[in-house]
Amino acid sequence: MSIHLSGWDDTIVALATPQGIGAIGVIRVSGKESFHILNQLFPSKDLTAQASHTIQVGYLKEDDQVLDEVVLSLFKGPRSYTGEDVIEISCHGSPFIQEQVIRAITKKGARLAKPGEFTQRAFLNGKLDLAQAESVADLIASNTEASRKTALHNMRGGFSSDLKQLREQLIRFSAMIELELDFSQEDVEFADRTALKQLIDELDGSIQQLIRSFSLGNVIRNGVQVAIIGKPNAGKSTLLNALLNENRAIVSDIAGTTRDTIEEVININGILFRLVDTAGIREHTADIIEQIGVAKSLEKMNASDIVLYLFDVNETTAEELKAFEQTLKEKNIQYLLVANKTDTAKLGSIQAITHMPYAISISAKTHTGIDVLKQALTQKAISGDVNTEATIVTNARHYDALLKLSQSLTDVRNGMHDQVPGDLLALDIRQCLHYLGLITGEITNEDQLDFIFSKFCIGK
Ligand SMILES: Nc1nc2c(c(=O)[nH]1)N(C=O)[C@@H](CNc1ccc(C(=O)N[C@@H](CCC(=O)O)C(=O)O)cc1)CN2
Ligand SMILES: Nc1nc2c(ncn2[C@@H]2O[C@H](COP(=O)(O)OP(=O)(O)OP(=O)(O)O)[C@@H](O)[C@H]2O)c(=O)[nH]1
Repeated sequence: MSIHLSGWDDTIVALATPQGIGAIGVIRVSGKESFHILNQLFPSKDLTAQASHTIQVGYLKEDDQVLDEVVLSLFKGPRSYTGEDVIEISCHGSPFIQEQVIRAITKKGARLAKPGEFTQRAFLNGKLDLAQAESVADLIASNTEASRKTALHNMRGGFSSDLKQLREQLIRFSAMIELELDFSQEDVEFADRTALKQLIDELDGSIQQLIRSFSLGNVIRNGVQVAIIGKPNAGKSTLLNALLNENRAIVSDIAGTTRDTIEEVININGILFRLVDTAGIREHTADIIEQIGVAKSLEKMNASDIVLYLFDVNETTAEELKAFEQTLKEKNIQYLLVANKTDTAKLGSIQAITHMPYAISISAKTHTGIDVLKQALTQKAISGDVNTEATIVTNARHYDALLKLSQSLTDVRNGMHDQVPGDLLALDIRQCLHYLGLITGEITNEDQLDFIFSKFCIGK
């Protein structure tokens, strides 16, 4: 690989564990000076004389002053995560010590690593392709079984091997076209075209499957935002508590939470649902449509993947619900109608909701119907069958390239249909290969790489 990156010959250092006090802090050093630098700070052994993948215990010293007692893990390039010489220093987890150790290393000639630079080097050294490298970030960010599983699948090259297969098919296709070119004077064309069409159908099938998987991938990676809408006293807080009861997700601070809405994250069947209790709808307006019109609720509704409309079964008419539905349908928003307080439902109100056969009946108070509601939420979120063994595309950049790839493939198909000369078809196929290369990183540029890896954390 011959991409030139400025500073990519440097030896880099960064804290790999979180900032702050801990039992142990791990500092990573990667680059051709790693062993030379550490040898100067670790006088008890000649590190270059030690075998790769061994650990060494001793004192880290700077000008005869002991900085810490540490464990060093040695990785000799290319047998390391980055493919370069790597030394990891496990020191005591004091921010002061860590800072001192890092400073001592930079004084010997290393520089601080940029976010994601270790993984970027792994990519540049051919240890991972770009799709795999990106899934490393996803793996770190994973917070459910499903997001861990897909990221791990992709990091281990699941997606990459699908792409490799696509690539081989395209190249085979290209070869067949070329064969046709060679023989175009003779009459071999017809026979070859059926084989070509079959191949293009296979390719298209695989690509469409990957494209379709993104709706699920997106859900797995980003979770699902659910706006809970309802009149005052409909039971929104009670429902939230009922849902949170068994399913509170382990999630730290969630970016983008606005202050005037309550946002709770729960894990249902491995998917993170961000439940937003909208504030706007609390304003007292008799007309439900007017209530929906409240700017803030509308905003939240539009930003949501699913709107959960909670209503008190005793206080709500079928007309109201119909009007509400109409609004959501016009906006093309997915919704669930949820009838609450069915434990106290009067006959008349039951009749009203029988006009709404798809409304889910619950009692937030007694927890009746909560499981059915959870099931309905999950189903709305992942609409369609889920093949958990197949690759799931979770990355918007990959999705985008796949859409373009699919378009180019359509160009090839149309070209074949229109009897376009083979050399023009070959151009479209090259375009297909280009989009594949964008995903795996065979085709890329420095700015794009910097952008992708800058989203990583420091030390990764
Ligand atoms: N201490 C530590 N833990 C870690 C990492 C790390 O870099 N350091 N990882 C990093 O994110 C992950 C593990 N990934 C790794 C991937 C490759 C190699 C490695 O040394 N590969 C060599 C040799 C393989 C072998 O001998 O079996 C190679 O690929 O040639 C190490 C860690 C998670 N845990
Ligand atoms: N019988 C019965 N009462 C319920 C049920 N769910 C909620 N309630 C009661 O309805 C009242 C309002 O419930 P909340 O959960 O505070 O309603 P809310 O929609 O959050 O109300 P606001 O915060 O005003 O918007 C409370 O007295 C609840 O105990 C239910 O399923 N059955």
